Amino acid sequence: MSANLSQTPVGLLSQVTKRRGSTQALDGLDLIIRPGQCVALLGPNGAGKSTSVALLTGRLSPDAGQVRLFGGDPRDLATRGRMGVMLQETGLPRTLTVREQVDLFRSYYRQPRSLDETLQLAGLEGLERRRCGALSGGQQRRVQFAIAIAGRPDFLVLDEPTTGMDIDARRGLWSAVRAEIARGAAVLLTTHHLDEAEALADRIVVIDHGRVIADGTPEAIKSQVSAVAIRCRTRLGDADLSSLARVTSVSRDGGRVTLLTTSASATLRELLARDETIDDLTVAGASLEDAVTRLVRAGSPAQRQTEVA
Ligand SMILES: Nc1ncnc2c1ncn2[C@@H]1O[C@H](COP(=O)(O)OP(=O)(O)OP(=O)(O)O)[C@@H](O)[C@H]1O
Repeated sequence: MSANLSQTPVGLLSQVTKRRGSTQALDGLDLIIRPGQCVALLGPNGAGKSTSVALLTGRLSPDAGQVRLFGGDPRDLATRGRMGVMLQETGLPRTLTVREQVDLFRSYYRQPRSLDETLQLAGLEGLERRRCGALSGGQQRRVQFAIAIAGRPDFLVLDEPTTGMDIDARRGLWSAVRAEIARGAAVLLTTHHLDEAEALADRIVVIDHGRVIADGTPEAIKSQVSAVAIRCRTRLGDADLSSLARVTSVSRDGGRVTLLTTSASATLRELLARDETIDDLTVAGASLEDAVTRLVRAGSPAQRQTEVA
C-alpha cells in the first residue's frame, strides 16, 4: 500500500540523540513512518535499531530531539493502544495456556479481534491448550505476534520477529504481516534477515552508529551501490582480490568469495588471468544483503560517494 504523505506520520523520530551507558546509541536519527508503509530498519549489531523501537514505544525518552507516535506522546497510554508491539525480550508467563494468554491481551482493547481469528492469523491452531512454558522458541514468537495483532493495531512494531522460527513459520508470519498491511496498518520491522526485509518492506532504512546511512525502496538501496556481485571459489587471497580492477568490496562465506564490482567485465578479465582454477562462478546484480553490507562498510555518506565513484 502506498504512503499518504499528507497524513500525520504514524511514527516520527526527529534529530534524536540517546546515550545508553557509555555509548551514543542514537546520534541525530531521523525516521518517519507514514500510514500504510512497511519500513524495515536494518543495520549491524549495536546500530541503534532496538533503541529506536524503545523510543517509539515509549519505553525510553530521548536525550534530545523529538519522538512522536500518531502525532502524540509515545508514553501516552491511549496513543499506545493503537500500536501492536512484538519485542525481542518479552517473556511469557509459563503457566498460562496459549489461549488464556492471548485472551488476556485481547481484554486490554476496546474492539479486539476474535480469539479464534487471532490464534489462526498467528498460526497457533492446535497449540491453544499448550502452556506457554512448554512452547518452543519459535512457537513463543508466534504467541507474541498474536498479542501484537490482538487489538487490530494501526501501527505494528516487530523487533526481529522471526528469530527462532523455522521456514514454514517464517513464511506464515510474513503472510500474516502482509494481511495487516493490506488492512491498512503501518509496520516497522527490524531484522537481520535481508530476505525478510525484501519480502515485506516497501521502504528500507539502514542505520549505523545511531544515524541513517541509507533510506529508500529495496530497489533504490540496491542501485545505490551500483554494483554487480561476482561469486566464485578462488585460491587468491583478499589482498589480491581487492586489487582487481573496479572491485569495491570482498567478502567470504565458507569457501566462496563475493566480489562487488562496478564493472563485471573488467574484474572478470583480471580475475581469470590471475587464477585459472576459478570454480563455481556466478555473476548477478547485487542483492540487498550485498548492498547493505557495502553501505555499512563504506561508513559515512561522504566516504561512500568517494568509494563508489
Ligand atoms: N541497557 C543498555 N545499557 C548500556 N548500553 C546499551 C544498553 N542497551 C543498548 N546499549 C548500547 O547501545 C547501542 C545500540 O544498541 P541497540 O540495542 O539499539 O542496537 P541494535 O541495532 O538493536 O542491535 P542488535 O542488532 O544487536 O539488536 C549498542 O552499542 C548497545 O551496546
